[in-house]
Amino acid sequence: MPIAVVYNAGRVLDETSDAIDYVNVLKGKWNEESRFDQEKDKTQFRDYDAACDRVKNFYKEQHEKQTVEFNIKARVEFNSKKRARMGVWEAMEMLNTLVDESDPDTNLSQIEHLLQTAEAIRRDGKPEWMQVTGLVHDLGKLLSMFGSQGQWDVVGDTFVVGCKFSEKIIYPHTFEGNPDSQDVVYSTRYGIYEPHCGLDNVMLSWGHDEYLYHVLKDQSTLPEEALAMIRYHSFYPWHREGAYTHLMNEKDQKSLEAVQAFNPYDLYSKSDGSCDPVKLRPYYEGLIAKFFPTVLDW
Ligand SMILES: O[C@H]1[C@H](O)[C@@H](O)[C@H](O)[C@@H](O)[C@H]1O
Ligand SMILES: [Fe+2]
Ligand SMILES: [Fe+2]
Repeated sequence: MPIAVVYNAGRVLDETSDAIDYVNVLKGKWNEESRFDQEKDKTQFRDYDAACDRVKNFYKEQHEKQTVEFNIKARVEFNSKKRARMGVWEAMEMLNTLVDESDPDTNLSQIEHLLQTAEAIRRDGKPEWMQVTGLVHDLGKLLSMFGSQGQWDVVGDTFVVGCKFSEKIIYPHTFEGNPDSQDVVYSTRYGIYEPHCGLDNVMLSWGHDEYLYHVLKDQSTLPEEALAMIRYHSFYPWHREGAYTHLMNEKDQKSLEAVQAFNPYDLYSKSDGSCDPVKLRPYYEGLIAKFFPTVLDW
């Protein structure tokens, strides 16, 4: 008696060996596809014209709701409480259920994305502090489990609020629905800022970068460049498109170099082969111990 029956293109395969062959063909096809994925051309990343409605709807909502008023409230709320106490690996595991609605390039779990980023940095022989930065850079997405309003205040690219929304932000027309785009001050080139006041003095749309930066700046021994990589990694209109130079100071030039060095690992590792958390954990626990306390306030 056959132990497996597989239906294939109108033909019933009722022999065990046929069924096994068929499964192998399917597996081969899957491998072909993942190989193709690995060879994904760089131009195929961040293709927002071709993105699905989930991504487009996400950005419409985000661009309409990230106002100055909301951003001030989010920062007051952040300072008013502590959300959790746990170690870095535990935080990575906690984040693992999130599927990022803003991302057109990966459906993988967050732990995989963090490990892929760190592993790509490690493969290139970069220093330990940069590897561990890759490992933690998206942990700010935990915000979505600490009572955020949705994903629009957690993930996605960031931009400056309090001055004119840059044309270099993806889907720039969606800012028409943001009340700040009609405001007499917030809609001007400098808005509430002085020329070259420095990015430390501008308010970036609230989300995982800004949150994690504030969590880690006093709870790690990461160098300045690492903190810049964390704080600005989603600030694509700046680090990729060259917007907001009129708000930058000298220090930001150094940050820009750091963020641009980090970006390819974050973005292009999304099509790398998947990582095994169980195998990699001992190595990364070693790095975590070098840069973070055992338990952190989140
Ligand atoms: O969709 C992605 C994702 O949310 C990333 O974590 C963020 O850093 C990127 O800027 C964004 O484009
Ligand atoms: Fe991110
Ligand atoms: Fe990332």
